[in-house]
Amino acid sequence: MKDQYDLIVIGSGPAGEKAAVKAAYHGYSVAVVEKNTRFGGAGTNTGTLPSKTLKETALYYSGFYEKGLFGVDKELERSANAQDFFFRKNQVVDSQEEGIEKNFRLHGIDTFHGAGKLLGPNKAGITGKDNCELNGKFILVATGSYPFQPEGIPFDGCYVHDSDTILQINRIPKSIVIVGAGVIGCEYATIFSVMGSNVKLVNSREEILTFLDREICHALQDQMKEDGVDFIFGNRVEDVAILPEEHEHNVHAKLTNGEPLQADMFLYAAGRSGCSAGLGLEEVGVELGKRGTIVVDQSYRTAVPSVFAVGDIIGFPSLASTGMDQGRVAVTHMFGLHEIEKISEHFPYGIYTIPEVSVFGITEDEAIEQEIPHVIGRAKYTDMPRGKIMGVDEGLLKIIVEKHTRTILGVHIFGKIATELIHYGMSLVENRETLSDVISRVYNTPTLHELYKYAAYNALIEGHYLDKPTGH
Ligand SMILES: Cc1cc2nc3c(=O)[nH]c(=O)nc-3n(C[C@H](O)[C@H](O)[C@H](O)COP(=O)(O)OP(=O)(O)OC[C@H]3O[C@@H](n4cnc5c(N)ncnc54)[C@H](O)[C@@H]3O)c2cc1C
Ligand SMILES: NC(=O)c1ccc[n+]([C@@H]2O[C@H](COP(=O)([O-])OP(=O)(O)OC[C@H]3O[C@@H](n4cnc5c(N)ncnc54)[C@H](O)[C@@H]3O)[C@@H](O)[C@H]2O)c1
Repeated sequence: MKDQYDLIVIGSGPAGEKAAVKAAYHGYSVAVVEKNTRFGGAGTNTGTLPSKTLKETALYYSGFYEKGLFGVDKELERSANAQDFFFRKNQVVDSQEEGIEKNFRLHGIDTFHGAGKLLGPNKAGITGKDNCELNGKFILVATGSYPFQPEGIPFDGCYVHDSDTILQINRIPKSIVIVGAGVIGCEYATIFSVMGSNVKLVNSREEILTFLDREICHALQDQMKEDGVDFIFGNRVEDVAILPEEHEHNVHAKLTNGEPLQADMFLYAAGRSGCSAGLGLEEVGVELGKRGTIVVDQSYRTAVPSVFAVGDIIGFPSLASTGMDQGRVAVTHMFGLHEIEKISEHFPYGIYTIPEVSVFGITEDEAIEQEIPHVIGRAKYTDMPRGKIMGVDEGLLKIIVEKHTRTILGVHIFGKIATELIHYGMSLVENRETLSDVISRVYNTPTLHELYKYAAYNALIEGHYLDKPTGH
């Protein structure tokens, strides 16, 4: 293999992979350096894909959505041990990893296994299986993030876990304490609860997912409570101790309010930190931010002109979805490709709890804070023919509408396949479409998509528009 490339990418997660492939597609020589034996990073191996597959597995084994469908609360005769629980996850992860390797091969990308380090603005060293030094016109750092482990917590990968080691458990816990009600904590709380574990979710704040529209947040919170998740708010967990096997609960701890807390297993989901240690970044002049992140400009260039950084390593929003596009945009800037030069400032959030939540655009509180005269439109899944057929007993689509122009400014969905349904709402907001635009279109029926039309009609009623001309 050669030692001179147009681009060296360090890290093969979603951000690094998409950047590497885009550069190679445009004819540039690319090397990818990956310290793990597998490609794909957290996106494929420990984060996005595994947790989403486990959600589907939990739904399958619990028969969660089939219950009540035929008028009887019929428990399906399916039960799962940990091996069953992880079977499909392993299949999906393996298949995706193979796909990434093939993508690299098809695009003529050279891959190197070992820990990458910057030796200069255009030089990287690799320590590990493929020990060598490479020169690159550009270097892209896409090394991702790792779970933050608060000090003093006895993480042992058996009883006390982070979001990486929870994927190696060999039993479904009877009871689990999850610390942190962010996206990871809430997603795993619903997965374990549906799998039959007794779940306690401890959060330092008084609510879950504080960036959500409050009505949607409360709808999710209420549903999680109804499905058995026990919330402990305004508390932290202290004095965590693992006890010998013969105890009924192997992990004992205390809350900040002094109350004892016991469970078979603990999962910490209290944020993530950037993988920047040992990369030689500061030595070559790359500026670092909070929690190990790298500081970049709008084109993802660091303080060193030949070094770019994308994905979780640059911090917020730390999503696979945004990371992939950051990678593509960085390559556009490196090589002056005149394609997408900026990713959209706004992006959807997809939260794969059971039920899902997905949001795009302004919340009701933001409309109030920004003094935007507005109207709210709501449609419930249970009122839709498709919702009735599916037997769902929860779900809400809420739109925030600018009062005078009737323009849709925000869409917030709580319910089944919300993460799919949001994309139509996203184009409504991005294209500044109005209630009339939504109402004047024919949609397939029966579909959940009709939620949009009924939310628009509801906004017309709420806004007392019906007796006035539409203005369009
Ligand atoms: C439980 C969980 C669920 C998630 N769910 C979602 C979701 O549903 N949707 C979504 O959009 N996002 C989700 N995310 C976030 C998403 O996984 C991350 O935003 C995404 O993986 C970040 O991509 P990345 O390429 O920046 O880094 P990563 O995916 O972390 O990949 C970085 C790669 O760099 C490698 N590396 C690190 N240091 C070096 C080095 N020195 N040399 C060589 N290689 C190195 C690592 O081994 C790794 O392979 C989830 C995250 C978690 C933890
Ligand atoms: N569906 C998705 O898009 C998805 C899913 C999972 C993860 N992710 C990404 O992964 C990242 C990390 O997620 P996360 O949930 O770990 O972090 P987070 O920062 O979103 O949430 C952490 C939560 O833990 C609480 N907390 C922190 N320390 C605590 C303590 N000691 N005791 C009690 N509560 C404590 C915080 O108040 C916060 O609510 C996020 O940035 C997210 O972008 C995305």
